Amino acid sequence: MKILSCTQQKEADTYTIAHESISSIDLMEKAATLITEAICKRWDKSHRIVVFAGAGNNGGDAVAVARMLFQKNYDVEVYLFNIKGSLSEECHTNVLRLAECGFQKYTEVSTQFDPPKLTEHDIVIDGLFGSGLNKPLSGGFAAVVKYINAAPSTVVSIDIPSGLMGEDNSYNIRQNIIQADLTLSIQLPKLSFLFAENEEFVGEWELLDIGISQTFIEEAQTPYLITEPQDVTTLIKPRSRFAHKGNFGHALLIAGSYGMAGASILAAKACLRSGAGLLTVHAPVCNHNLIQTCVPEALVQDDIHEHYFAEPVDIDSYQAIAIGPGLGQEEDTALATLEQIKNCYIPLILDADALNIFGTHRNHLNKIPKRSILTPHVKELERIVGRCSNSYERLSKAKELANYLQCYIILKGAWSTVITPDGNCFFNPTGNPGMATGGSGDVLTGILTALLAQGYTQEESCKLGTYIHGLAGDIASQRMGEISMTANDIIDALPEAWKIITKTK
Ligand SMILES: NC(=O)C1=CN([C@@H]2O[C@H](COP(=O)(O)OP(=O)(O)OC[C@H]3O[C@@H](n4cnc5c(N)ncnc54)[C@H](O)[C@@H]3O)[C@@H](O)[C@H]2O)[C@@H](O)CC1
Ligand SMILES: Nc1ncnc2c1ncn2[C@@H]1O[C@H](COP(=O)(O)OP(=O)(O)O)[C@@H](O)[C@H]1O
Ligand SMILES: [K+]
Repeated sequence: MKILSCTQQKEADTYTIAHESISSIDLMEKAATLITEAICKRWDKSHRIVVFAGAGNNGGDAVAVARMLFQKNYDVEVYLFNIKGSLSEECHTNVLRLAECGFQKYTEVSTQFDPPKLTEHDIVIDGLFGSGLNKPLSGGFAAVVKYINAAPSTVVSIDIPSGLMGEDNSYNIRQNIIQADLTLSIQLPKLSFLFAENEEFVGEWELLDIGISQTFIEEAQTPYLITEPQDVTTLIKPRSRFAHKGNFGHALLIAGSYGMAGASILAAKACLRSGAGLLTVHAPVCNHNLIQTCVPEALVQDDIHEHYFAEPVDIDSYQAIAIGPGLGQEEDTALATLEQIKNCYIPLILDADALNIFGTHRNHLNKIPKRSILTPHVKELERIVGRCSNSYERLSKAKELANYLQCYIILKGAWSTVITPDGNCFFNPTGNPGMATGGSGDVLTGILTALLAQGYTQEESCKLGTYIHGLAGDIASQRMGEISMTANDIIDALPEAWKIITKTK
C-alpha cells in the first residue's frame, strides 16, 4: 500500500473529481458517510457529539458528519472556526445543508470563543485541519487544541489529528497538536502515523476507502510503502518434488561468545525453521557443546578462540553469511569481523555487534560490501549515523546511509522499515510489542540468512523476512500473550507462520 504526501493526496482528490465523474461535494459526502458509520459503530446516542470544524475541507467533512449524526438523532453541537470570514466552497455548502435540516446548536466563531464544558462521556470530532495544514498551529487555534487535549472526552480526528503534519514534524510544536483516541484517515495512511512519537496524537487509526482514483494511486511516485500480504506471498518459491538440500543453500552464521551462546542458538534455530538446506554455525570453542545439543541439525565449526570470534573463516562453500548476534565487543572480534566482511562476495547480513563495530570504527564503513543487509535497531543505527531527534530524521539518515553504502537497511522496531539502496522504504505491518524482548532480533537474522541462502534476492529476503518474523511474533503473542512471550516462542510459531503464508499464495 502506498503512502502519499499531503500534496499528492490533494492531487489525488483533484484527479478523482476530474476523471471519475464525482464532484468534490459528493466525494466529501462519501467521506462523511464513512466517518459517520465508523462513529456509530463505536458509540451510541447516549454520547453527546461536539464537533470542532475549520474553514477548509477538513471542516467541511466535520460539518457533514454533524448533519448525518443529527439526522440519526444523536445530540450534536458544532463550533466552526471562521477566523478569516471565508469558508471553502464545500465547507460553505455543508454549513447551508446543516441549517436546512433544522440544526440549531451551531456556533460560528470569528473572534471570541466561549468553550463548552466537555465531559468524559462526550465524543469530540476534530475537523479543524487536515491535509491542508501548512505550518504549525499557533495563537487561537493552539489554544483550542490545548483546551481539547485537556478535556476528558474521547477525541476522533478526521483524516489526521489537527496540527500534525503528514510527514515531517521536526519543526512542529507538540503541545499544539490534537491528541486523538481514534483517527479516521481518508483513503491512505500518512507517513507520520508510523512514527513512535506520534502515537500519542494519532491513537488508533483506521482507513476509509472513499474511492480515490486507483489509476492515480498506481501511477503516483512515492518512496514509502506498507508491505501487504500479497506482496510477500507472491515471492514464495515453490519446492520441486525432486528438490534436495543442495537446492536450498548452505548458510554460515558467525555468532555468539562466552555468555551469549543464546544469540547464536536463536538465530540458528530460526534459520533452520525458515528453510535453509544446511547451516554451519561458526562459534568460539566454549559454545560448541551447547550449540550441538540445542540445534543438532546445525554443523558447528570452532573458532581458534575459546571465548569469542577471533579468526575469519573461508566462505567458499556457503551461499549466504550472517555475522553479529551475540559476538561481543572484543577488539580482536572487531578486527576479525572487518577482515571477514572485506571482499565478502556472497550475500551478507550484518547484525548487532557486527554493526556496533562501525560506531567505533566509522572509517571502515566502506569495507561493507555493496548489497549487504544491515539490521540495526534504533540505537545501533544511531551509533553509526549519530543521535536523531525524531523518527523522520532517523529515517532520512538511514536512507542516506543505505544510499552511501549501496546496502539494504532494516530499521527495526514497530513498523520495521526495509530501506533499499535507491531509497525505497517498505514498512512492515506485522509484529507486536511482545517482540520487544531479548533475542527477537537474532531470530530475524536467522530467518534472513535462510532466505538469502535459498536464493531470494536481498530485497525479497528483507520484505519476506520481516513480514514472516512479525507474523510469527503475532502468533506467539496469541499463544503466550505479549508479556510472557519470548524469542523462542517466535521460533516455535515460525512453522505456523510459514504455513499461513504459503497457503494464501
Ligand atoms: N473533495 C476533496 O477535496 C476532499 C477533501 N477531503 C478533506 O479535505 C481535507 C483537506 O482540505 P483542505 O485542503 O481544504 O485543507 P484543510 O481543511 O486542512 O485546511 C486548509 C485551510 O487551513 C489554512 N491553514 C493551513 N495551515 C494553517 C495554520 N497553521 N493555521 C491557520 N490556518 C491554516 C489554509 O490556509 C486553508 O485555508 C482533507 O484532510 C480531508 O479531510 C475529504 O472530504 C475528501 C474529499
Ligand atoms: N513494538 C513492536 N512491534 C513490532 N515489532 C517489534 C516491536 N518491538 C520489537 N519488535 C521487533 O523485535 C525485534 C527486536 O530486535 P532487537 O532489538 O535487535 O532485539 P535483540 O537484540 O534482543 O535480538 C525487531 O525485529 C523488532 O522489529
Ligand atoms: K483533523
